[in-house]
Amino acid sequence: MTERLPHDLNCLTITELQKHAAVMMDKQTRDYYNEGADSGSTLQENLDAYAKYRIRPRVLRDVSKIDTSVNIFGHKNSIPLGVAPTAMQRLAHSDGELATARACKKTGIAMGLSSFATTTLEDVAEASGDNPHVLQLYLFEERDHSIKLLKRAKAAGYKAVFLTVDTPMLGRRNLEIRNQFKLPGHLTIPNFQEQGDEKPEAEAEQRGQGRARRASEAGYTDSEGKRVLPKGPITFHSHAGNPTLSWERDIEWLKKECGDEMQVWVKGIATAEDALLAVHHGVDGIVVSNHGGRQLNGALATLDALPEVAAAVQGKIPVHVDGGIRHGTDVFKALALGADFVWIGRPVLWGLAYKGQEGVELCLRLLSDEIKLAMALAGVVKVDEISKEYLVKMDKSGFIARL
Ligand SMILES: Cc1cc2nc3c(=O)[nH]c(=O)nc-3n(C[C@H](O)[C@H](O)[C@H](O)COP(=O)(O)O)c2cc1C
Ligand SMILES: O=C(O)C(=O)c1ccccc1
Repeated sequence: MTERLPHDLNCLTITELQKHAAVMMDKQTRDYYNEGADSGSTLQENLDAYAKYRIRPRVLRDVSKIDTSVNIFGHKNSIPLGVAPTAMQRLAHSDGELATARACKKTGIAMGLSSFATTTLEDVAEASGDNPHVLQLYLFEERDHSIKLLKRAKAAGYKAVFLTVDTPMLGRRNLEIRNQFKLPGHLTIPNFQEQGDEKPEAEAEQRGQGRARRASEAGYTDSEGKRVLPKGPITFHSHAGNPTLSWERDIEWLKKECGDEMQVWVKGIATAEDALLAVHHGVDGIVVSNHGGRQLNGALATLDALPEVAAAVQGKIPVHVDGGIRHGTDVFKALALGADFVWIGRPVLWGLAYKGQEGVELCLRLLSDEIKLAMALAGVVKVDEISKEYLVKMDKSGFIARL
């Protein structure tokens, strides 16, 4: 196992990686990546929830051969963890999503690509090769944009789409507002450009659509207070949210569009009720997520939502979780509470900012190593052996309960 230990003595934990990344980013980027909505209490609780659980380790079980791998979208994944879709990775490093895709391929770890990536989905598919990659979607009121995107994803060989459902509107992020955060001029969101169209915003400006763009970047309404719909060029900040989405109309529509070629998952489930609706509407899997605490502040931590979701779903479809995962033992706890797989968001951005592809590999290797070590020390040799038998829950007064 020691031969797999990453050798960067400055960065032996994700917390250290966060610290080193912080000085590599400008304030706008650092704040955009790191902050949560409003007071940030849900962001913090996503992290703190893990400390409420303790592991019950079993011993004398021959843990000399540990298999950390799992199957996802018909592919082998080296660990039960993937890279969650996060927007605009070229803010962290000039190689952006390409660096992430290469690091994922090298380590055999699935990658989610944000539809608001700063790299085309085709380039990421090419860099990923046969390593599993999924496309995150925001469904727009104007279906043309989404139809085009889905066509491209199919053609590029994406096996699944993750429809983000916790974003009917974008959450309020105060630092982002105060910093007047916007995408620097040299970067684009090419998944919404026609292929071969280099700089649609400049053209749109010439066509007289600049006003709508400026209005939508400043908020989500135009100067008359009307919502700016994605008629003109898609820009990074105006079109992430769609308040009209519904199970009946949109999930059914998306399933039809994706056909047999791409699975449809929903990302952003936080209750048993919605998990059951997801099963009812025939989605292929769900991700328990609160968008890394960036949407509804005051929503419960994802680890706290997970048990009711897993109990409702009863294994009918896969249940994944993200939010606040920073250690191998966090992965162990999430799996013990019923998740089949976990995703990490910010740690990968920190790796990217620290050292591009090498930094992402470092991040993924640290976590791989910690997962293997957690399994060995808890006495399990296969991922599907991890169950709630291995956990206790501790309340604030120190009372310990078996699960
Ligand atoms: C900077 C940033 C950008 C994000 N962009 C997207 C996005 O475009 N689409 C999406 O579905 N989720 C997005 N997310 C949410 C992540 O997919 C994921 O749910 C979250 O980061 C997990 O929490 P963690 O950062 O604590 O690991 C973003 C998160 C961050 C931090
Ligand atoms: O920042 C986010 O959390 C996010 O999902 C997003 C994605 C694209 C544009 C704006 C926000």
